[in-house]
Amino acid sequence: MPRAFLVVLDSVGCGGAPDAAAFGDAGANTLAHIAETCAAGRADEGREGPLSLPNMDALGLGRAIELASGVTAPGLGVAPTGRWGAATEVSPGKDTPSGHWELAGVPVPWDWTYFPDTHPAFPPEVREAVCTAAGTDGILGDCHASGTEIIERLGTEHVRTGWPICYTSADSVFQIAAHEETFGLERLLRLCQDLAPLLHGMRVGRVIARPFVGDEGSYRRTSNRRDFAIAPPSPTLCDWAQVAGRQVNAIGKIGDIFSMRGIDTVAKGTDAELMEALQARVTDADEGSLTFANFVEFDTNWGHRRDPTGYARQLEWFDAQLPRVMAGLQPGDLLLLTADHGNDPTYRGTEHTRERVPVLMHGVAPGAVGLCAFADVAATVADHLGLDPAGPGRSLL
Ligand SMILES: O=P(O)(O)O[C@H]1O[C@H](CO)[C@@H](O)[C@H]1O
Ligand SMILES: [Mn+2]
Ligand SMILES: [Mn+2]
Repeated sequence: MPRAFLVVLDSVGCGGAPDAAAFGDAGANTLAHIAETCAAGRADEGREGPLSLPNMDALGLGRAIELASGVTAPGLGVAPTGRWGAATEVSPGKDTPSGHWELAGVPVPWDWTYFPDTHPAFPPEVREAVCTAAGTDGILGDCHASGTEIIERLGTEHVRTGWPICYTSADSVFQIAAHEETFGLERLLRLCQDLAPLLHGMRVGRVIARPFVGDEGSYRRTSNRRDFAIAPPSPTLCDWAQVAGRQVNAIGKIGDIFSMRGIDTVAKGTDAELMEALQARVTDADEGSLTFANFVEFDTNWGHRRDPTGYARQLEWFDAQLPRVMAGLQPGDLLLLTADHGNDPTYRGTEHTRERVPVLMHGVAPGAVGLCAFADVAATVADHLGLDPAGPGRSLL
């Protein structure tokens, strides 16, 4: 029985979203703008020259960028040997759960609650709930912020007062940063878990624990981040596979994004560790199984930090790992690479950008599938695995 490996490169968008302007993101194009930065010689730290992604380009990456946005990305665009297209999102959010649920066949049927970019940003009942659950007299932050900037600014006050640092972004998120040692990692995770029902009831998509360590001037976040997300509104590809008796393996934050619904195994860690986990699943995943991976460092380490050079390095690292993954696949296995939204590191601000995403397939008949829908990814994987068709998508096979 064939297996499927669905791999999301978090935030690796390719521009061209028809509703980008409505999100304030007109012209954003994560991949094309990184390629242009590289070609101009402005991304030469730890790498050099034009963006080099021969393996993904052979699957159709350059063509997908051009199809999505009309932009020719320098250094990309060879004649593809894979099956390729570009997908458009319809959910009303450019966040990770929206993107992943829709890729898994469930567009988001509601409007998320976003907190205003004011100080304070949170309503009194949320502040009070945090204080009660944490046993503190107040909270720090209470604003929109970049996660690395806010721990640099408020980390020392947090260590002194013990008050949790609460912040949000243009996403529907309530994030709490706290020091792993002075506040305690377990206490932070429990706090986020306790607050999740209140926030989810307000249609806030995720409560996220953002633990950090270190001393003044050198605070740094750890990989112990945990996302407590609202459960998807209806069964997703993961559930379709699981109820059909198939093994579903999550790699990275997939388990968190789907509230563990329809998931049998979980592997977590840095992207380098996740690549090893993907390699291990390629070797040992059951016949007929689904392995669903998310590689988050494109987004958290480089997109939100507006660092096109780091983003280019991460893309080149990922691309160089692909031959090893492909070599382990069995005949009939599908490898599908895609993304959940954009995060153009050359764009203003520090937020995600509304973009189309590449859809690159290996292991099935080559060819162009054209512009498609996020939900078509779920339909395609389901078709490949021989599952009953569900969701609004159509198979691209
Ligand atoms: O700036 P940091 O803390 O990385 O936060 C980013 O990560 C959040 C969740 O992925 C996004 O909403 C964005 O705010
Ligand atoms: Mn994401
Ligand atoms: Mn993000």
